[in-house]
Amino acid sequence: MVYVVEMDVHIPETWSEEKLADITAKEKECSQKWQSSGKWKHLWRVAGRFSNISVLEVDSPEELHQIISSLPLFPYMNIKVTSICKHPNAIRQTLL
Ligand SMILES: O=C(O)CC1=CCC(=O)O1
Repeated sequence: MVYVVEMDVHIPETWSEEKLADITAKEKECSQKWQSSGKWKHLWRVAGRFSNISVLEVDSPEELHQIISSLPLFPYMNIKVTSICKHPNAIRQTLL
């Protein structure tokens, strides 16, 4: 199952620079672990916003939730998930 996931991050205004630096370092470690596992295929910054668009290939919706909710910034995100599949007119056979 392949999903496009858009994550919009909303950091509380009360956070210090140190707290933000700490949580973003943990976020990097966590997402790079999942990227190394092969399940998180793409991670792209949305230009001009604290948002990303990602592509994940997982075995189930439960596994997708497990990965996304393991991110330290998960409580501070609005997340949109779109399930995708191959288009019959696509000239490339691989999704990723
Ligand atoms: O910076 C972001 O867009 C939030 C984020 C999600 C995964 C990651 O590495 O950073």
